[in-house]
Amino acid sequence: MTFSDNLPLALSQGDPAGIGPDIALTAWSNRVELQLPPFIFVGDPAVLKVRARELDLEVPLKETDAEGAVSAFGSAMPVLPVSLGVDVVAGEPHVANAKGTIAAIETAVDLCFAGKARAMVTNPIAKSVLYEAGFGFPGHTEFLAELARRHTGETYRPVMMLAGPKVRAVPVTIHIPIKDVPAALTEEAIIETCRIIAGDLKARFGLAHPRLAVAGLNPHAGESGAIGHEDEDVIHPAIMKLRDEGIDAFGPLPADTMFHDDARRRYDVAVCMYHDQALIPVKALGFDDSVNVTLGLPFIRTSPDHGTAFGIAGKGIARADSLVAALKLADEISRKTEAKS
Ligand SMILES: NC(=O)C1=CN([C@@H]2O[C@H](COP(=O)(O)OP(=O)(O)OC[C@H]3O[C@@H](n4cnc5c(N)ncnc54)[C@H](O)[C@@H]3O)[C@@H](O)[C@H]2O)C=CC1
Ligand SMILES: NCC(=O)COP(=O)(O)O
Repeated sequence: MTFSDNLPLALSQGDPAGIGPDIALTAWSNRVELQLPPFIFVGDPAVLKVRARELDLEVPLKETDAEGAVSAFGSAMPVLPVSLGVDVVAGEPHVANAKGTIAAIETAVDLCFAGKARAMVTNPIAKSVLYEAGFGFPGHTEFLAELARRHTGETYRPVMMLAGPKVRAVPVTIHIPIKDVPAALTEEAIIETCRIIAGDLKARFGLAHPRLAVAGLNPHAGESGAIGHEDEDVIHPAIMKLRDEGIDAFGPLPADTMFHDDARRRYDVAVCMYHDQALIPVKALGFDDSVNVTLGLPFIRTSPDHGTAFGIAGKGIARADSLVAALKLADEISRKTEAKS
């Protein structure tokens, strides 16, 4: 048994009114057949108790610190309590839940830095609810980089990658309005993003020579400049510089033809210019088994690919597959990373 076999994954609660509690309870209930790696739920046990009743699931909870999680996992769902201090109604998001949602994320990160968790897995948050409470980050991705900075004093460029069995894709720009994408797409942004992708696919995913297919921005990758200039003026020069550094990046490729079966065999990751260009193919090809991974951080973070799904919270129909895939991927990456170090 290695040291890390004694460490759980830290699973943050996410928005308590969303399906995070449902899928955590469902995953734990099926832990044996799914061969789940042990996790500790970081959140409010009161929410879990009520949700388990609503879902008609018998889930004993064990309030514990991270040290007690692995031994408890077989017989009870380990919970590191982070109290919300308010009643939560499934499917009814409320700004009063935001403080506890954020505290659960911070606590899970603290566990990673303290060497008490092998990696963190986040349940979905509703961005608009957190924004209403004054949260100053577009999502987990950027918030986790800030938390890492607070721990280490160093700055990080976090990169969002969606990974499924059929395709991996990264959006260079993430949660910004589509009208702001062209201005945000600089050579520097593309180069830095690709460097992080290439480095992490080697170090964390075991790909010796990752192949990066870079999408164009405009239809037909700009049609030689006739339909937009960014493909020729920004994306192509960035690719040339990356190739000079020895990174196997190629493109810009027309985005509409780079995701069919045959095209996907030619690369390990699609580097896309904006959120939907990357996330639509990933979710269309594998909504249930794709995972959101943050690259470029000093700790491992994965997440299901879906959101809070308020409309189905507490109804017993939320599928836990993507969370299960996220737990397994965090486990796998942490073992690969440990084996190397
Ligand atoms: N990692 C994160 O924290 C993420 C958070 N979000 C947030 O989630 C909120 C809702 O976003 P939406 O665009 O509605 O996406 P969503 O993924 O929550 O829901 C989209 C559709 O898929 C269904 N669905 C989602 N997960 C499911 C599951 N596990 N089992 C069965 N059906 C499922 C929902 O019922 C809905 O019909 C937003 O506030 C967004 O910010 C969205 C994506 C990721
Ligand atoms: N659409 C993906 C998403 O919203 C996930 O964002 P993050 O919370 O992982 O930054």
